[in-house]
Amino acid sequence: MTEPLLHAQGLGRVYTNPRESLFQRPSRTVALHPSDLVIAPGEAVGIIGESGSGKSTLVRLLLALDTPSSGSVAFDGRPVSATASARSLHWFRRQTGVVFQDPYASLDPRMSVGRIVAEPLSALGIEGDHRSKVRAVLRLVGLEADAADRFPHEFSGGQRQRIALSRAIVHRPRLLVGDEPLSALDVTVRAQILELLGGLRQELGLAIVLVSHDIGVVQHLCDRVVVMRDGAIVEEGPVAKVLSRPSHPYTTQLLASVPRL
Ligand SMILES: Nc1ncnc2c1ncn2[C@@H]1O[C@H](COP(=O)(O)OP(=O)(O)OP(=O)(O)O)[C@@H](O)[C@H]1O
Repeated sequence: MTEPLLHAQGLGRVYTNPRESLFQRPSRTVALHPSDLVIAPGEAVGIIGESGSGKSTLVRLLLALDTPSSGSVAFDGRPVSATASARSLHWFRRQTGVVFQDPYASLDPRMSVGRIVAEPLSALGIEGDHRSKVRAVLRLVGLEADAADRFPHEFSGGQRQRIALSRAIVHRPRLLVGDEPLSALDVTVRAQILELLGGLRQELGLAIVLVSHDIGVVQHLCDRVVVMRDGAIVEEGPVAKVLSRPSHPYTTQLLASVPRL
């Protein structure tokens, strides 16, 4: 078997909620029970499950954007510590990119697109000609190179998500993580961005972890699917198998209730 690109072992997260009165013990929410996950180089893995099942918690932990209550994450065999300083995580940030759901909230309206997309290059101390890297990545996601001189409000939702994607891949990461990156877009634009993700995957050899409530999206893009419920992974396997012959009753129920592209 190929060496994993990303390997999570026993990864868990418990939140302590504020106490409601002085005499009550603070309650705890188990957002993620200790879970294992392996992502191979170049593999695309979808994460599905109903709202509150722990999908975002899992991806935040995988990206060291949150500190686990238990377990560990390794990238290319090297431990990733969410409590390490920002600088000592640069090596990991260079290998990863992330796109979130809302293309309106995620782009600073005061910054030109060129500055937004170049941000990871300067923040991560990546050398070379940043302007030409930005222009190249804008072309790669299907935007005109002169988009760099314009501002986010001049673009539609779909174009903004292309901008967010270009920022996520400008430093040529090996893993792209998307937390519902298509769900704020209308159906036609969603299909275009989905095509784009598939193309980027081919062209850059990217591994992708994609959280989506849309089974059609996962079916289209992913090799493997992970099904979550109540903070636990209840089933995982090849997309074709899990979606056509699920082995867990929850997956069957989920497949019957969620929308498809
Ligand atoms: N900061 C927090 N403090 C307390 N509880 C939290 C916090 N973040 C998440 N949770 C809880 O952890 C559980 C999992 O949440 P999470 O956001 O990971 O689910 P999700 O599957 O991504 O949901 P959605 O599809 O709605 O985004 C939920 O019960 C949620 O209320």
